[in-house]
Amino acid sequence: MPSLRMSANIFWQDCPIGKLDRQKLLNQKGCVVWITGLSGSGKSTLACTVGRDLHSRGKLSYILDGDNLRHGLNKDLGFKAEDRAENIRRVGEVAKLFADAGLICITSLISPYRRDREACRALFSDASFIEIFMNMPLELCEARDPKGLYKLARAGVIKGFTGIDDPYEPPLDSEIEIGLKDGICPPPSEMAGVVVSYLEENGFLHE
Ligand SMILES: Nc1ncnc2c1ncn2[C@@H]1O[C@H](COP(=O)(O)OS(=O)(=O)O)[C@@H](OP(=O)(O)O)[C@H]1O
Ligand SMILES: Nc1ncnc2c1ncn2[C@@H]1O[C@H](COP(=O)(O)OP(=O)(O)O)[C@@H](O)[C@H]1O
Repeated sequence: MPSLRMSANIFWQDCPIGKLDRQKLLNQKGCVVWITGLSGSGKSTLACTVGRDLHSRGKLSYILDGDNLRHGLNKDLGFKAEDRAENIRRVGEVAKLFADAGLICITSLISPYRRDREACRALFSDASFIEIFMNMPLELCEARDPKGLYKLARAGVIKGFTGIDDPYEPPLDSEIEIGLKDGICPPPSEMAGVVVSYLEENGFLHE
């Protein structure tokens, strides 16, 4: 396992074209839309719907999905607390690069621990870290169970499953919280509308 400490004798290399130049080219502001919530709460669905809406408005976004990244960049990580922390740390750093490239980077990870999410937020100096809490009840997520994982977790086949026998720490001050309305889950298009309106109102869809 390589050391995570910073190496000695390394220097920052500046380049003549910076984030502002790229944002001008794209006519948008680079940022991170960080979606957190239980498995089955609708993170990936929201990420894809926001991505499609932005695309149709001519805005460049890129989705970093926890499940997908665990097939490559993070395939050496499991679900112990320190592995989840390293997963979130890496995705935070990658998201920072995408935001620096001028893109609207949408992340979709359970990211269950507050401390790990706050460490990601701290990577961003301005308001360009936008946390979205998918506040869906465990009962709904478990009833959906599209991958059958809750069933396996309840049966004790999967240990340390978020919401069952591993904690989920809800955000205390997310920029956007999405929950049930009158006991019903709003359609993805409505949820995505809230996110895209936030981006519009906060100036991210123009440079
Ligand atoms: N033990 C355990 N706990 C939670 N989730 C589990 C577990 N084992 C496998 N899975 C599947 O992995 C997906 C979550 O990966 P993430 O990278 O988002 O997780 S984390 O942020 O590091 O907690 C998650 O995907 P989503 O359902 O899309 O959230 C699950 O399909
Ligand atoms: N707003 C919604 N209304 C109804 N069903 C939804 C909604 N969002 C997601 N779903 C469904 O719930 C399941 C889990 O959604 P998904 O986006 O995969 O969640 P997550 O990425 O958080 O695990 C999927 O079957 C999806 O079609």
